[in-house]
Amino acid sequence: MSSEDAPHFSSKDAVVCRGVGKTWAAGTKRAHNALTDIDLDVAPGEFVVFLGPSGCGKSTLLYLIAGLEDATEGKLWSFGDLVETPSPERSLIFQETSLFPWLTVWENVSFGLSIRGASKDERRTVAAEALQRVGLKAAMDKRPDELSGGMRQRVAVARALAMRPKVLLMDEPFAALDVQTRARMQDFLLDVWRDSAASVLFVTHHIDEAVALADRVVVFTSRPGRIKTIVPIDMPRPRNLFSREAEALRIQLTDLLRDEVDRAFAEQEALTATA
Ligand SMILES: Nc1ncnc2c1ncn2[C@@H]1O[C@H](COP(=O)(O)OP(=O)(O)OP(=O)(O)O)[C@@H](O)[C@H]1O
Repeated sequence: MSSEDAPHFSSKDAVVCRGVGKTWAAGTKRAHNALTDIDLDVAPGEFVVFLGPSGCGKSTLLYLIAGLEDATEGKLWSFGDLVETPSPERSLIFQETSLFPWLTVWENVSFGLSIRGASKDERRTVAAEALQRVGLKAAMDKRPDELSGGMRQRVAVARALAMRPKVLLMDEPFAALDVQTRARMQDFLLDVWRDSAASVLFVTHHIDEAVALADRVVVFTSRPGRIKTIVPIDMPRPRNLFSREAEALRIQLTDLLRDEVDRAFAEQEALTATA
């Protein structure tokens, strides 16, 4: 990975986006601009939540930061290095866990290490440590279909942690879970995050989830997604989500989103009508 002279930010920043945008299928008749003009700096160890209407490009931005897709505008850096390809330093966790059903839990967790050529003993040790951190060491030798949905997502987090990432990218990781399990997973993620010192970039549709988790909430406009505003949340942790402060934040974020969601709906209706 190459470094590029980028004088306007610190090389210690976990993620830096300057003028970043993405046009899918650029140069074709199907081209559409999903994301534009994104300037964002994420500090090491910071927890940043992306909130915005459906289709505003939140996942797209995560893929660009992961290095899985190329930006069509602007540039991105992570710890001073230009982001051009995926890196084990930036792990992505999706909504639907993609564990290999024929491998045990520990083999799933250490799969990335086997690609790097680590020995079986080394892989088992690293997997045990990562599973310990997500409270699933006892399930090491089970298969994924023996676990609940919440446990499978914890395995996915352990798999990401096993690569010792500096940046954890999470794309609606708890969306498929019931409300109770989601709340427990949020607490669990905050514990893991505190221990790991990684920066977390977390996409959600849920305002409650943003208030529970974020140091800062990045609110996006509807398509093409731009940063509408960034709301800092300096409530101490553990957070009282029934406090006046939390309620005021929920109202603020709901108001910010409402116009954008209305705009996104109107655009989708117009697109459907002309299709
Ligand atoms: N691989 C792709 N090829 C072409 N278009 C894509 C691709 N991935 C996403 N898009 C389009 O880019 C736009 C933004 O999608 P994206 O999934 O990033 O939005 P989002 O904000 O994460 O949406 P949601 O909240 O509904 O998950 C959408 O119009 C989507 O159809």
